[in-house]
Amino acid sequence: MGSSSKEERKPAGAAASAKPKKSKTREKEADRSDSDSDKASSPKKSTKSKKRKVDEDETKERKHKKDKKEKDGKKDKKEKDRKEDKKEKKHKKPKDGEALEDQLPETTPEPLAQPEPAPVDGLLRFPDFSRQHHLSSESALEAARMGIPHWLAHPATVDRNATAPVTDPRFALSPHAIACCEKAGISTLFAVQAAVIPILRTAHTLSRLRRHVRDLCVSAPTGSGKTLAFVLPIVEKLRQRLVVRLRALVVLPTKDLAHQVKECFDFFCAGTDLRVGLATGDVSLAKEQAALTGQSPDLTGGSSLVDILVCTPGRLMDHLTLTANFTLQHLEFWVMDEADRLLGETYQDWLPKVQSFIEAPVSPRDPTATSGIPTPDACTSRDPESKLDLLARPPPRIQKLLFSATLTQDPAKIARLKLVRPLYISITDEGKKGQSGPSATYTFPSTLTEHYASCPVDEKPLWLIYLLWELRISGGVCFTKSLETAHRLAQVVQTWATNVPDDAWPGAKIVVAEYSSDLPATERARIMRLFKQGSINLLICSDLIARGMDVDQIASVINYDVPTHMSQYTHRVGRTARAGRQGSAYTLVGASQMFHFKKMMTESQHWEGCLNLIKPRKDLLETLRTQYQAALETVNEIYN
Ligand SMILES: Nc1ncnc2c1ncn2[C@@H]1O[C@H](COP(=O)(O)OP(=O)(O)OP(=O)(O)O)[C@@H](O)[C@H]1O
Repeated sequence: MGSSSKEERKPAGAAASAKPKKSKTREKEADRSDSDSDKASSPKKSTKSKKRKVDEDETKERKHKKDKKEKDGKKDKKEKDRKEDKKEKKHKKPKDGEALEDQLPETTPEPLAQPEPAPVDGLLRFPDFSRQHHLSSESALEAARMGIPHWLAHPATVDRNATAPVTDPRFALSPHAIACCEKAGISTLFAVQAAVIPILRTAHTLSRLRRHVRDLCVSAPTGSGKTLAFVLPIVEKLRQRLVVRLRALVVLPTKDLAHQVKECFDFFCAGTDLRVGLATGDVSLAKEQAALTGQSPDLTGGSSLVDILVCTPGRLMDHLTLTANFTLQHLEFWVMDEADRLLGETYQDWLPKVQSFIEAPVSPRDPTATSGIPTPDACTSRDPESKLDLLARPPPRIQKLLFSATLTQDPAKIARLKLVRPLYISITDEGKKGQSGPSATYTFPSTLTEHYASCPVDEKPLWLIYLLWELRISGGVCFTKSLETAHRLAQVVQTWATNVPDDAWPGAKIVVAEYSSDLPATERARIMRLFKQGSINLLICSDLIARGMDVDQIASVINYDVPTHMSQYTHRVGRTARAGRQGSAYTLVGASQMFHFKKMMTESQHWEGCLNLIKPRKDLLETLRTQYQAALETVNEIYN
């Protein structure tokens, strides 16, 4: 047995130069040892083992003969094999641009066997890998496992300090655009603008066909200037147009945001022939139709009265299905601002429908519509039938531009957009570790200071009053979880503020207004005007203006109710500290909400060193308690 086992080891050792032989021999060895132990119990097995023994002896003989020869060459061959192995591994190293999934097994083979992450409350959570500049192997693996495309998990990161003067030749801005910037007090373009504008400008100047243009997804902190990053290049491109056609579609989730972006377009289009339309449902459909297409049955070829349309998804659907001559066949830009919110919007299944109108530009219109069906425009439309003139240049490709401070990484949602060679740009703050450094999953304005107070849930109105009094908050927005809470809280705080004598106020007297979607648009506009003038200095509202609203006067944000998601927190606190201005955010956390709040913050790497705890002055709290209870009684009397 002893000698045979020595001999048995020999072939295995000698097999370095002949891999298949090695494995066969090993199989035989395994078989033999099995058969040895089973010999007595099975005659068939013993015959087999005899056969194997003969085979084995032959093999040994052959091996023995070759042994000497191989011995000499063995060293060299082993060396050669080692080199080849090395070479092979080198070739298998992941390359830039290679699909993330292809790269992973090579670098981190073991975790592939790990089970899928368990759904949280029935939903899969999609972590934001984009802010993790150097993806750990675990994160990369998780991204791949969730089907997040390589481009989405590996954004082009730009530091938020990478600004440049508006006259920088990379932007190729016209004297008109530069003059508009000067008029708006803009001499330097912010990082997101400095990153996006050259990409869009180059796409237009390199080729008129724009075949090579890439779709863009842009993630940048709140108040970092994303609006101008698309307004400037779109205006610059379209101002050279000859005939009016609908060429830019800008979709926003709310009416107020649409108004705000329309104002920005109006400002930069002033002095050009460009016409900007608005479709939000603030006026009747007939009025909007008259403004967009004129409703004339004579108009053909999808003629339009506007070059740029700023709209909400709901009203866009109305026009696509009901407005004569309204077509997307000439579209060159499709912007989705607050894209993560829009992608979650299911109103009338708007996203696939717009996509279908773009793909089949001669509208797959409501079959009941009898007139005004837009005919294809032979010169500029994307309609495949309209190849009347062989020399006519092919139509331009639509460029899709997505912007948000909290861009989704849900692969299913992104896939619905059918992006072409997408590029993901993420604006980050390399220098601000602990708050928004490389490992942070959400980025906040560097000029924002954040605080929280731990208080009993039923004493939150009192603590709000305390904050207003002690911190002399003026120019603030207070967010609640519902319209009802906003309404009632506004009543209590206003009653308290009215009862305090004017000369007792330590700072400016608080004048409160409720700002809610229940109010008519005109009333909301009036309140906002008064807030901007300073006649109102505290707006109490639900999440109506939590996203996108740009109001210089907001110096403080108060989260009366704790946000349920980190993105909600990000957008709410982002109403202040905009465009480099200082701002403060305060969150009132009920004792029972503390666990959730801390967990949410910690998971986003936004807890340690990011938020300051407010410790109240007990004497002042007690003084204000009496005033608060008096105000509460007054309000209760009114309601009961
Ligand atoms: N280059 C610039 N220089 C000075 N101010 C600027 C510049 N660009 C934009 N701003 C101003 O910064 C403010 C914020 O811009 P904007 O509303 O586009 O931010 P945003 O990134 O879209 O924020 P949010 O994510 O909250 O929507 C605006 O008041 C705008 O006028």
